[in-house]
Parts: sequence; structure tokens; C-alpha cells
Amino acid sequence: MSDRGRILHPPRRVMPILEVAGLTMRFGGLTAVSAVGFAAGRGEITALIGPNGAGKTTLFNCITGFYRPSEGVIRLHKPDTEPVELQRLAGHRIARAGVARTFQNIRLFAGMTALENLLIAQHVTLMAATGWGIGAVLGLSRYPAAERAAVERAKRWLMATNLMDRADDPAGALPYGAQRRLEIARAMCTEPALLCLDEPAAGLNPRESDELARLLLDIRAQGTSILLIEHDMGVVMRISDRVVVLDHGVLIADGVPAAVRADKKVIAAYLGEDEDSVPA
Ligand SMILES: Nc1ncnc2c1ncn2[C@@H]1O[C@H](COP(=O)(O)OP(=O)(O)OP(=O)(O)O)[C@@H](O)[C@H]1O
Repeated sequence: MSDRGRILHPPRRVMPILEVAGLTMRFGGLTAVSAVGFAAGRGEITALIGPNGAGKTTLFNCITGFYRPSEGVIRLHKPDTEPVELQRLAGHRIARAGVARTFQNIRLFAGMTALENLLIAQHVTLMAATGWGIGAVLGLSRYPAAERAAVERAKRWLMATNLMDRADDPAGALPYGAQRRLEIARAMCTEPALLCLDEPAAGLNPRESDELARLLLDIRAQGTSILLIEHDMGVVMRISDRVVVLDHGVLIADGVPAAVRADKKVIAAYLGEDEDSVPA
């Protein structure tokens, strides 16, 4: 098969927010991700696609610290700071370094209100404002100001995700699409440099998918970079700046949406898949 038209690691126009090099993850005898390398651009939406079992979630789990990769380097490049090697950090430190994520299966605190879910997400920021001590109780620290800022951030993301009127409802009582948006709001309350979303459009109807696409474009416009695993090719092709394709744990394409859509290796990898999940 000819490689013409296929773009692998073209010259980057933008600075990277994330660089992945030689990333391999083995589970016993199974290599789920094999020597994968790509860069996600700062201020861009990068989609990670591929057929079922391609290794997308495993790669996400390595980036966000749920798995320690067998080999390879994952570098976070935030503006004006030294690059951080995420594969060396525990999960909570990766979150503090500026990487937030959502999961394929919704993981909200179902019994807490939407607002409470957004405040809990900012627990670390609030604790830091107390000097990790009893300052909050004694009123001796920067806690009150930090608490006001946390509430303001929560309000801002309730507005942005169109959930203000559901702020006091238990998260578990919200419709499915609203819960998905609340998860994104919760991640954004931590003010991440990189937002990692694992199939945010799964289970959404077309109207909700459109709303999600607009929300992700808004988040990008506000300067947060996004790494997105998604099977909904309508959403991927519409909003992504770049698309990285995995198949059987191997990177088979990396380019702009139009180039990836026309890539013969990508088309071949998706043969036999659901029509909706094929790049078209
Ligand atoms: N914890 C684990 N232990 C053993 N094998 C695993 C583990 N996690 C994933 N795998 C295997 O690694 C491969 C890649 O799975 P992964 O979930 O990363 O793929 P995916 O591209 O996210 O798939 P999907 O689109 O279906 O979510 C699969 O063969 C899967 O069975």
C-alpha cells in the first residue's frame, strides 16, 4: 500500500503542550501500546482515534498516571515553566501539574449537588490556601478569599456548561448529557493546562453532541489544550486541529483531519467497524 498522502510527524506549527515519545505499555504478554510518539499542540484540540481495542484508553491512562508505562517519555510543556516528565509522577501530582481528565464511564458524586461536585474538585486549591492546616477553621489564612474564588469558578463553569439552573440538583438526578457536561465543568474547575476527555460524546444525541462540540471549542478559545478520545467522527472531524490514529497499539497516522480521513491505512483499520465510527 502506498504511503502517499499520509502525514507522519509533519513540522509543527505550534508549540507542544504534550510530547509523547517511544511510549510502550505491556500487560503481561500483551503490548497494548507500542512505541507511540506524537505531540499535542498548545491551544489545540488533538483527537486520538482508532478502532476498538487500539490502545487509546491505555495511552490516556499512562498520560494521566493511572498506569506507569513500561517504556517511554511523556512530557508536559506549560508556558514559562520547565517541561515536566509525567511518567515519573504519581496521578495526583500529574493533576497538580495541570492535567485534568474525564472517564468513559461517568464518575461524579451522584448524591452531591452539581455545585458541590465543582467545589470538591477544588479541594486541593482550598487546602493549599490554608497552608494545608487549620487556618480555614481559625480564619487566619487566605482561605476565605480562596473559597470565594472557588465559588466564582464553579459558577462560571456552571454557566459555560448550561447547568446553572441545575446547580442545586443532585448530580445523579441530571440527564445523561448534563452529567457529561458537569464532568467537563468539574475538570475545568481545576484550571488545567491540558484537558483529557475519554469519549465525551458517548451516548449523546445529535443536539447534545453539537452542544458538546461548541463547549470544547469555547474551552480551546479560552486557552486550554484538549486531548480527546472520541468515536463520534462528526465531532472529531469538525473540531479537531489534529488527529492521531492508533491501531493495534501502533500509531498509523498523525495529521490534520482532512489528511487522516483520506489515509488508506486509516480507512483499512476501520473496515468492519460501525459506519458511525468510520472517519468520513
Ligand atoms: N488493565 C489491563 N490489563 C490487560 N489488558 C488490558 C488492560 N487494559 C487494556 N488492556 C488491553 O489493551 C488493549 C487496548 O485496550 P484499550 O482499552 O486501551 O483500547 P481502546 O482503544 O481504548 O478501546 P475502546 O475504543 O474499545 O475503548 C486491549 O486488547 C485491551 O484488552
